[in-house]
Amino acid sequence: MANSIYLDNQATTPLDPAVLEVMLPFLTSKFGNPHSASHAYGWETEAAIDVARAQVSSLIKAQEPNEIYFTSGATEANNLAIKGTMQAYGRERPHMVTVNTEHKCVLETMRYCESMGFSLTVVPVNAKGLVEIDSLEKAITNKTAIVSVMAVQNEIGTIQDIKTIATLAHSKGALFHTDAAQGFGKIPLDVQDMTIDLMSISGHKIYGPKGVGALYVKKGVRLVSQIHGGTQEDGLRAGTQAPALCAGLGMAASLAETSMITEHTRIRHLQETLLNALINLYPPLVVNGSLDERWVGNLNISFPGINGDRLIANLRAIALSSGSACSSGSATGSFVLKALDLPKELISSSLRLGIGRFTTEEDIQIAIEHFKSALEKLGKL
Ligand SMILES: Cc1ncc(COP(=O)(O)O)c(C=O)c1O
Repeated sequence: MANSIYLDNQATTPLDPAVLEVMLPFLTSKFGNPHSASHAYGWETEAAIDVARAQVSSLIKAQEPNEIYFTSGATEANNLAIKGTMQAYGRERPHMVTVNTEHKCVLETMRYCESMGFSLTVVPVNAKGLVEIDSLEKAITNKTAIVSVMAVQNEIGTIQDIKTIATLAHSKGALFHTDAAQGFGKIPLDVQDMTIDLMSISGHKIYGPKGVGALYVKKGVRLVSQIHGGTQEDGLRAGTQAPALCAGLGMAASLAETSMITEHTRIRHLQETLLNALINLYPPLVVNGSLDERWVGNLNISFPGINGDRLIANLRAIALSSGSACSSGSATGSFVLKALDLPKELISSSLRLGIGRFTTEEDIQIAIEHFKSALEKLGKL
Protein backbone atom coordinates (compact mmCIF):
# COMPACT_ATOMS: atom_id res chain seq x y z
CA MET A 1 0.00 0.00 0.00
CA ALA A 2 1.32 3.40 -0.95
CA ASN A 3 2.93 5.46 1.83
CA SER A 4 2.76 2.63 4.31
CA ILE A 5 5.95 1.28 5.88
CA TYR A 6 5.79 -2.52 5.85
CA LEU A 7 6.95 -3.90 9.19
CA ASP A 8 4.92 -7.10 9.29
CA ASN A 9 7.43 -9.53 7.78
CA GLN A 10 6.46 -12.33 10.17
CA ALA A 11 2.93 -12.39 8.77
CA THR A 12 4.24 -12.65 5.24
CA THR A 13 7.00 -11.28 3.04
CA PRO A 14 6.86 -9.66 -0.40
CA LEU A 15 7.87 -11.84 -3.32
CA ASP A 16 11.49 -11.30 -4.33
CA PRO A 17 11.60 -10.19 -8.01
CA ALA A 18 14.13 -12.96 -8.75
CA VAL A 19 11.62 -15.48 -7.39
CA LEU A 20 8.86 -14.14 -9.62
CA GLU A 21 11.18 -14.40 -12.62
CA VAL A 22 11.80 -18.13 -12.16
CA MET A 23 8.10 -18.76 -11.55
CA LEU A 24 6.66 -16.98 -14.59
CA PRO A 25 7.51 -19.54 -17.31
CA PHE A 26 5.69 -22.21 -15.28
CA LEU A 27 2.57 -20.06 -15.29
CA THR A 28 2.72 -19.58 -19.05
CA SER A 29 4.58 -21.72 -21.58
CA LYS A 30 5.98 -24.43 -19.27
CA PHE A 31 2.64 -25.80 -18.16
CA GLY A 32 3.25 -29.55 -18.31
CA ASN A 33 2.30 -31.93 -15.52
CA PRO A 34 5.54 -33.02 -13.84
CA HIS A 35 4.08 -36.53 -13.74
CA SER A 36 3.68 -36.71 -17.52
CA ALA A 37 6.62 -39.02 -18.06
CA SER A 38 6.17 -39.53 -21.80
CA HIS A 39 6.85 -36.05 -23.22
CA ALA A 40 9.00 -32.94 -22.92
CA TYR A 41 6.25 -30.81 -21.32
CA GLY A 42 6.35 -33.13 -18.33
CA TRP A 43 10.12 -33.50 -18.32
CA GLU A 44 10.80 -29.78 -18.09
CA THR A 45 8.49 -29.23 -15.12
CA GLU A 46 9.75 -32.39 -13.44
CA ALA A 47 13.29 -31.08 -13.86
CA ALA A 48 12.29 -27.74 -12.29
CA ILE A 49 10.87 -29.53 -9.27
CA ASP A 50 14.09 -31.55 -8.93
CA VAL A 51 16.11 -28.30 -8.95
CA ALA A 52 13.82 -26.76 -6.32
CA ARG A 53 14.09 -29.84 -4.09
CA ALA A 54 17.88 -29.64 -4.30
CA GLN A 55 17.85 -25.91 -3.46
CA VAL A 56 15.72 -26.43 -0.34
CA SER A 57 17.80 -29.44 0.63
CA SER A 58 21.03 -27.44 0.28
CA LEU A 59 19.82 -24.64 2.57
CA ILE A 60 19.05 -27.03 5.43
CA LYS A 61 21.98 -29.35 4.66
CA ALA A 62 19.80 -32.44 4.25
CA GLN A 63 21.63 -35.62 3.33
CA GLU A 64 19.60 -36.03 0.13
CA PRO A 65 17.14 -33.84 -1.83
CA ASN A 66 14.54 -36.60 -1.70
CA GLU A 67 14.19 -35.99 2.04
CA ILE A 68 12.24 -32.84 1.04
CA TYR A 69 8.47 -33.30 0.48
CA PHE A 70 6.61 -30.33 -1.00
CA THR A 71 3.35 -29.32 0.68
CA SER A 72 0.98 -26.35 0.49
CA GLY A 73 2.77 -24.62 3.36
CA ALA A 74 3.97 -25.05 6.91
CA THR A 75 0.45 -25.71 8.22
CA GLU A 76 0.15 -28.81 6.05
CA ALA A 77 3.72 -29.84 6.82
CA ASN A 78 3.01 -29.64 10.56
CA ASN A 79 -0.17 -31.70 10.13
CA LEU A 80 1.70 -34.32 8.12
CA ALA A 81 4.58 -34.47 10.59
CA ILE A 82 2.41 -34.83 13.69
CA LYS A 83 -0.53 -36.92 12.45
CA GLY A 84 1.78 -38.94 10.22
CA THR A 85 4.07 -39.75 13.15
CA MET A 86 1.26 -40.64 15.55
CA GLN A 87 -0.40 -42.92 13.00
CA ALA A 88 2.92 -44.64 12.28
CA TYR A 89 4.37 -44.92 15.80
CA GLY A 90 1.46 -44.14 18.15
CA ARG A 91 0.52 -47.72 18.91
CA GLU A 92 3.80 -48.34 20.76
CA ARG A 93 4.34 -44.70 21.73
CA PRO A 94 1.01 -42.93 22.23
CA HIS A 95 2.38 -39.70 23.78
CA MET A 96 3.26 -36.28 22.29
CA VAL A 97 5.18 -33.34 23.77
CA THR A 98 5.09 -29.72 22.69
CA VAL A 99 5.41 -26.20 24.10
CA ASN A 100 2.69 -23.67 24.95
CA THR A 101 3.94 -20.96 22.55
CA GLU A 102 3.77 -23.12 19.42
CA HIS A 103 1.82 -21.94 16.39
CA LYS A 104 -1.86 -22.91 16.45
CA CYS A 105 -1.31 -25.34 13.60
CA VAL A 106 0.95 -27.43 15.86
CA LEU A 107 -1.15 -27.05 19.02
CA GLU A 108 -4.46 -27.72 17.28
CA THR A 109 -3.06 -30.70 15.35
CA MET A 110 -1.81 -32.19 18.61
CA ARG A 111 -5.19 -31.53 20.25
CA TYR A 112 -6.84 -33.28 17.34
CA CYS A 113 -4.54 -36.28 17.90
CA GLU A 114 -5.44 -36.11 21.59
CA SER A 115 -9.13 -36.35 20.63
CA MET A 116 -8.22 -39.49 18.68
CA GLY A 117 -6.92 -41.13 21.87
CA PHE A 118 -3.26 -40.08 22.09
CA SER A 119 -1.94 -38.18 25.11
CA LEU A 120 -0.32 -34.77 25.11
CA THR A 121 1.95 -32.83 27.44
CA VAL A 122 2.28 -29.09 26.75
CA VAL A 123 5.37 -27.69 28.45
CA PRO A 124 5.33 -24.01 29.51
CA VAL A 125 8.02 -21.50 28.54
CA ASN A 126 9.79 -19.25 31.02
CA ALA A 127 9.41 -15.45 31.25
CA LYS A 128 11.88 -15.02 28.37
CA GLY A 129 9.80 -17.24 26.10
CA LEU A 130 12.32 -20.10 26.21
CA VAL A 131 11.53 -23.66 27.15
CA GLU A 132 13.52 -25.00 30.12
CA ILE A 133 15.40 -28.18 29.29
CA ASP A 134 14.59 -29.61 32.76
CA SER A 135 10.84 -29.20 32.19
CA LEU A 136 11.10 -30.87 28.80
CA GLU A 137 13.13 -33.70 30.22
CA LYS A 138 10.42 -34.39 32.80
CA ALA A 139 7.71 -34.32 30.11
CA ILE A 140 9.32 -36.76 27.65
CA THR A 141 8.87 -40.45 28.52
CA ASN A 142 9.66 -43.74 26.87
CA LYS A 143 6.10 -43.60 25.48
CA THR A 144 6.66 -40.29 23.66
CA ALA A 145 6.58 -40.63 19.89
CA ILE A 146 7.21 -36.98 18.94
CA VAL A 147 8.61 -33.86 20.56
CA SER A 148 7.73 -30.73 18.60
CA VAL A 149 9.41 -27.42 19.41
CA MET A 150 9.47 -24.49 17.00
CA ALA A 151 12.76 -22.96 15.90
CA VAL A 152 11.76 -19.27 15.92
CA GLN A 153 8.59 -18.04 17.61
CA ASN A 154 6.33 -16.07 15.25
CA GLU A 155 5.16 -13.39 17.70
CA ILE A 156 8.22 -12.78 19.88
CA GLY A 157 11.03 -14.08 17.66
CA THR A 158 12.64 -16.22 20.36
CA ILE A 159 15.01 -18.96 19.18
CA GLN A 160 14.88 -22.28 21.02
CA ASP A 161 17.95 -24.45 21.59
CA ILE A 162 16.96 -26.94 18.90
CA LYS A 163 20.11 -29.07 18.96
CA THR A 164 19.92 -29.72 22.71
CA ILE A 165 16.18 -30.41 22.56
CA ALA A 166 16.58 -32.84 19.64
CA THR A 167 19.30 -34.71 21.53
CA LEU A 168 17.06 -34.91 24.59
CA ALA A 169 14.13 -36.26 22.53
CA HIS A 170 16.38 -38.93 20.99
CA SER A 171 17.76 -39.95 24.39
CA LYS A 172 14.22 -41.17 25.22
CA GLY A 173 13.66 -42.72 21.80
CA ALA A 174 11.29 -40.01 20.49
CA LEU A 175 11.39 -38.29 17.12
CA PHE A 176 12.12 -34.57 17.04
CA HIS A 177 10.06 -32.19 14.88
CA THR A 178 10.52 -28.46 14.51
CA ASP A 179 8.17 -25.94 12.95
CA ALA A 180 10.77 -23.76 11.25
CA ALA A 181 8.35 -21.53 9.31
CA GLN A 182 9.94 -18.44 10.90
CA GLY A 183 13.51 -19.71 11.09
CA PHE A 184 14.08 -21.34 7.71
CA GLY A 185 16.24 -19.07 5.55
CA LYS A 186 16.87 -16.66 8.41
CA ILE A 187 19.01 -18.55 10.90
CA PRO A 188 21.33 -21.49 10.15
CA LEU A 189 19.34 -24.72 10.43
CA ASP A 190 21.51 -27.72 9.67
CA VAL A 191 19.25 -30.76 10.02
CA GLN A 192 22.13 -33.22 10.22
CA ASP A 193 24.18 -31.31 12.78
CA MET A 194 21.07 -30.55 14.86
CA THR A 195 19.80 -34.15 14.41
CA ILE A 196 16.34 -32.96 13.35
CA ASP A 197 14.00 -35.74 12.16
CA LEU A 198 11.18 -33.61 10.77
CA MET A 199 11.18 -29.93 9.86
CA SER A 200 8.33 -27.80 8.47
CA ILE A 201 9.00 -24.82 6.24
CA SER A 202 6.99 -22.21 4.37
CA GLY A 203 7.61 -20.24 1.16
CA HIS A 204 5.91 -16.95 1.97
CA LYS A 205 8.02 -16.16 5.02
CA ILE A 206 11.20 -16.04 2.94
CA TYR A 207 10.20 -13.89 -0.05
CA GLY A 208 8.78 -16.88 -1.90
CA PRO A 209 5.17 -17.54 -2.96
CA LYS A 210 2.22 -18.31 -0.72
CA GLY A 211 0.67 -21.76 -1.00
CA VAL A 212 3.88 -23.77 -0.90
CA GLY A 213 6.07 -25.20 1.80
CA ALA A 214 7.79 -28.45 2.57
CA LEU A 215 8.41 -31.08 5.18
CA TYR A 216 11.94 -32.39 5.66
CA VAL A 217 11.71 -36.06 6.61
CA LYS A 218 14.96 -37.69 7.64
CA LYS A 219 15.64 -40.87 5.72
CA GLY A 220 14.31 -43.85 7.68
CA VAL A 221 11.52 -41.95 9.46
CA ARG A 222 8.17 -43.58 8.61
CA LEU A 223 5.15 -41.31 8.19
CA VAL A 224 1.56 -42.15 7.28
CA SER A 225 0.33 -40.01 4.38
CA GLN A 226 -2.48 -37.57 5.13
CA ILE A 227 -3.53 -36.88 1.52
CA HIS A 228 -4.29 -40.03 -0.45
CA GLY A 229 -4.33 -40.38 -4.20
CA GLY A 230 -1.49 -40.55 -6.70
CA THR A 231 2.12 -41.40 -6.09
CA GLN A 232 3.45 -37.83 -6.10
CA GLU A 233 6.05 -36.89 -3.49
CA ASP A 234 7.01 -40.52 -3.13
CA GLY A 235 3.45 -41.40 -2.18
CA LEU A 236 3.55 -39.25 0.95
CA ARG A 237 1.56 -36.34 -0.44
CA ALA A 238 -0.77 -36.99 -3.35
CA GLY A 239 -1.84 -34.28 -5.79
CA THR A 240 -0.31 -32.70 -8.89
CA GLN A 241 2.79 -30.80 -7.88
CA ALA A 242 2.83 -27.04 -8.52
CA PRO A 243 5.97 -26.35 -10.58
CA ALA A 244 5.71 -22.54 -10.37
CA LEU A 245 5.31 -22.61 -6.59
CA CYS A 246 8.04 -25.20 -6.06
CA ALA A 247 10.44 -23.33 -8.36
CA GLY A 248 9.65 -20.13 -6.44
CA LEU A 249 10.32 -21.78 -3.09
CA GLY A 250 13.56 -23.26 -4.43
CA MET A 251 14.79 -19.88 -5.67
CA ALA A 252 13.75 -18.22 -2.39
CA ALA A 253 15.78 -20.84 -0.50
CA SER A 254 18.75 -20.27 -2.76
CA LEU A 255 18.64 -16.49 -2.31
CA ALA A 256 18.34 -16.94 1.46
CA GLU A 257 21.34 -19.26 1.50
CA THR A 258 23.62 -16.76 -0.26
CA SER A 259 22.45 -13.69 1.66
CA MET A 260 21.85 -15.09 5.16
CA ILE A 261 24.98 -13.74 6.84
CA THR A 262 24.96 -10.27 5.28
CA GLU A 263 21.21 -9.94 5.83
CA HIS A 264 21.59 -10.88 9.48
CA THR A 265 24.11 -8.07 10.01
CA ARG A 266 22.04 -5.53 8.08
CA ILE A 267 18.77 -6.41 9.81
CA ARG A 268 20.41 -6.44 13.24
CA HIS A 269 21.60 -2.88 12.59
CA LEU A 270 18.06 -1.79 11.63
CA GLN A 271 16.60 -3.54 14.68
CA GLU A 272 19.06 -1.78 17.01
CA THR A 273 18.44 1.59 15.36
CA LEU A 274 14.69 1.23 15.78
CA LEU A 275 14.83 -0.13 19.33
CA ASN A 276 17.26 2.51 20.59
CA ALA A 277 15.21 5.31 19.06
CA LEU A 278 11.97 3.98 20.57
CA ILE A 279 13.60 3.62 24.01
CA ASN A 280 14.82 7.21 23.74
CA LEU A 281 11.31 8.37 22.88
CA TYR A 282 9.65 6.26 25.57
CA PRO A 283 12.05 4.93 28.24
CA PRO A 284 9.47 2.67 30.01
CA LEU A 285 9.29 0.54 26.81
CA VAL A 286 9.62 -3.21 27.45
CA VAL A 287 10.94 -5.84 25.01
CA ASN A 288 8.89 -9.06 25.28
CA GLY A 289 10.87 -12.29 25.14
CA SER A 290 14.61 -12.80 25.25
CA LEU A 291 16.49 -10.12 23.34
CA ASP A 292 19.59 -12.30 23.01
CA GLU A 293 17.99 -15.55 21.84
CA ARG A 294 15.97 -13.87 19.15
CA TRP A 295 15.66 -13.56 15.41
CA VAL A 296 16.96 -10.01 14.80
CA GLY A 297 14.09 -9.11 12.47
CA ASN A 298 11.61 -9.33 15.33
CA LEU A 299 10.79 -6.65 17.88
CA ASN A 300 7.87 -7.41 20.17
CA ILE A 301 7.54 -4.43 22.47
CA SER A 302 5.09 -3.02 25.00
CA PHE A 303 4.39 0.57 25.99
CA PRO A 304 3.32 0.45 29.65
CA GLY A 305 1.06 3.38 30.56
CA ILE A 306 -0.29 3.72 27.02
CA ASN A 307 -3.56 2.32 25.74
CA GLY A 308 -2.47 -0.12 23.03
CA ASP A 309 -5.52 0.40 20.84
CA ARG A 310 -5.03 4.17 20.87
CA LEU A 311 -1.35 3.79 20.04
CA ILE A 312 -2.12 1.53 17.07
CA ALA A 313 -4.88 3.86 15.90
CA ASN A 314 -2.18 6.54 15.65
CA LEU A 315 0.26 4.30 13.80
CA ARG A 316 -1.83 3.50 10.74
CA ALA A 317 1.00 4.54 8.42
CA ILE A 318 3.00 1.53 9.61
CA ALA A 319 1.90 -1.98 8.67
CA LEU A 320 2.53 -3.80 11.94
CA SER A 321 0.84 -6.38 14.05
CA SER A 322 -0.80 -5.83 17.37
CA GLY A 323 0.30 -8.39 19.92
CA SER A 324 -2.90 -7.70 21.82
CA ALA A 325 -5.35 -9.08 19.30
CA CYS A 326 -4.56 -9.47 15.59
CA SER A 327 -1.57 -11.75 15.90
CA SER A 328 -3.37 -14.14 18.19
CA GLY A 329 -6.77 -13.82 16.57
CA SER A 330 -8.22 -13.37 20.02
CA ALA A 331 -9.92 -10.40 21.58
CA THR A 332 -8.57 -11.37 25.00
CA GLY A 333 -4.93 -10.92 24.05
CA SER A 334 -2.05 -12.94 22.68
CA PHE A 335 -1.80 -16.44 24.16
CA VAL A 336 1.93 -16.28 23.51
CA LEU A 337 2.43 -13.18 25.65
CA LYS A 338 0.18 -14.73 28.30
CA ALA A 339 2.44 -17.78 28.27
CA LEU A 340 5.31 -15.46 29.29
CA ASP A 341 3.17 -14.47 32.29
CA LEU A 342 3.25 -10.81 31.31
CA PRO A 343 0.98 -8.41 33.20
CA LYS A 344 -2.24 -7.46 31.35
CA GLU A 345 -0.98 -3.93 30.80
CA LEU A 346 2.04 -5.15 28.84
CA ILE A 347 -0.05 -7.55 26.79
CA SER A 348 -2.61 -4.92 25.83
CA SER A 349 0.05 -2.37 24.83
CA SER A 350 2.19 -4.73 22.78
CA LEU A 351 3.22 -4.39 19.15
CA ARG A 352 5.15 -6.68 16.82
CA LEU A 353 7.51 -5.07 14.34
CA GLY A 354 8.99 -7.30 11.65
CA ILE A 355 12.02 -6.09 9.72
CA GLY A 356 12.84 -7.86 6.47
CA ARG A 357 14.92 -7.97 3.29
CA PHE A 358 13.17 -4.98 1.72
CA THR A 359 13.16 -2.78 4.81
CA THR A 360 15.50 0.16 4.30
CA GLU A 361 17.25 2.52 6.71
CA GLU A 362 14.89 5.21 5.39
CA ASP A 363 11.85 3.07 6.28
CA ILE A 364 13.15 2.79 9.83
CA GLN A 365 13.69 6.55 10.11
CA ILE A 366 10.17 7.21 8.81
CA ALA A 367 8.74 4.63 11.23
CA ILE A 368 10.53 6.38 14.12
CA GLU A 369 8.96 9.68 13.05
CA HIS A 370 5.52 8.04 13.03
CA PHE A 371 6.07 6.72 16.55
CA LYS A 372 7.20 10.16 17.66
CA SER A 373 4.09 11.89 16.36
CA ALA A 374 1.82 9.13 17.75
CA LEU A 375 3.37 9.51 21.20
CA GLU A 376 3.06 13.30 20.94
CA LYS A 377 -0.63 13.03 20.04
CA LEU A 378 -1.18 10.78 23.04
CA GLY A 379 0.59 13.33 25.28
CA LYS A 380 3.38 10.89 26.12
CA LEU A 381 6.35 12.94 24.94
C1 LIG B 1 5.55 -20.52 13.19
C2 LIG B 1 4.58 -20.71 12.09
N1 LIG B 1 4.18 -21.95 11.78
C3 LIG B 1 3.32 -22.19 10.79
C4 LIG B 1 2.81 -21.16 10.03
C5 LIG B 1 1.86 -21.48 8.92
O1 LIG B 1 2.54 -21.39 7.70
P1 LIG B 1 1.76 -21.45 6.31
O2 LIG B 1 1.14 -20.11 6.12
O3 LIG B 1 2.83 -21.74 5.30
O4 LIG B 1 0.76 -22.53 6.39
C6 LIG B 1 3.19 -19.85 10.32
C7 LIG B 1 2.62 -18.73 9.56
O5 LIG B 1 2.05 -17.80 10.10
C8 LIG B 1 4.11 -19.62 11.37
O6 LIG B 1 4.51 -18.39 11.68
